[in-house]
Amino acid sequence: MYNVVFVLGPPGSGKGTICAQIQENLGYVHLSAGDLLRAERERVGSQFGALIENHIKNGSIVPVEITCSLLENAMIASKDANGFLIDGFPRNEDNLSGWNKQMGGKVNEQFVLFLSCPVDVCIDRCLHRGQGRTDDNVDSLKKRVETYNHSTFPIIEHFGKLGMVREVNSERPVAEVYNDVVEVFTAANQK
Ligand SMILES: Nc1ncnc2c1ncn2[C@@H]1O[C@H](COP(=O)(O)OP(=O)(O)OP(=O)(O)O)[C@@H](O)[C@H]1O
Ligand SMILES: Nc1ccn([C@H]2C[C@H](O)[C@@H](COP(=O)(O)O)O2)c(=O)n1
Ligand SMILES: [Mg+2]
Repeated sequence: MYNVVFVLGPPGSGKGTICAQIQENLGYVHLSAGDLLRAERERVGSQFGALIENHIKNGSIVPVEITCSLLENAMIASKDANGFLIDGFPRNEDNLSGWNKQMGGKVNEQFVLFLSCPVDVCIDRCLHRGQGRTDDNVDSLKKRVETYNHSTFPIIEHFGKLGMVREVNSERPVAEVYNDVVEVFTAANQK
């Protein structure tokens, strides 16, 4: 049974940044759905490269069959890990239903870490990220924010109704955000 924490929030809210620190200090393996998709996009021989790039540039969501298989393969590859941080997933209803279909009975969903941050702050962070991403531009970010508002936030609300969401304000300095995130993990792992 894989222990899983979903990490959700607007683009640029700091999911990858915080997940990297959690991985380093708390023994969870960080799996960024976006990073896995970008790697698949670049993989020689992949049949999904163009499809993935189109979705990334359009800020839309890749069919779950592709993303969920990448996630499960990555979990299998680190099967002895204490737990997994599933960063940027599930991002819409298709992701959620596909995950439940493929992973039902195989995972213990501990909680959803929701990094909340004003969209204007998030957009500015992405525009200054400097990682050469094809979706860190005004047009793509506009679409990514629209996807977040219309598709992803309802998923956060779904988990909220189940009492599974742990919200942390990520507009603050990284160190302050991280300290609060550690408290969330500590509380969750004391149960
Ligand atoms: N608390 C923070 N304060 C200031 N800058 C931050 C903070 N957290 C992250 N950043 C910076 O903001 C940018 C986006 O952070 P990060 O890539 O972690 O966000 P993300 O939520 O993973 O974004 P995406 O969904 O686009 O992958 C990075 O340049 C990062 O260094
Ligand atoms: N569940 C997911 C996660 C990501 N993607 C695609 C579309 C996103 O805009 C892009 C980048 O994700 P990020 O690195 O910003 O978390 O990857 C998707 O289709 N499905
Ligand atoms: Mg990220």
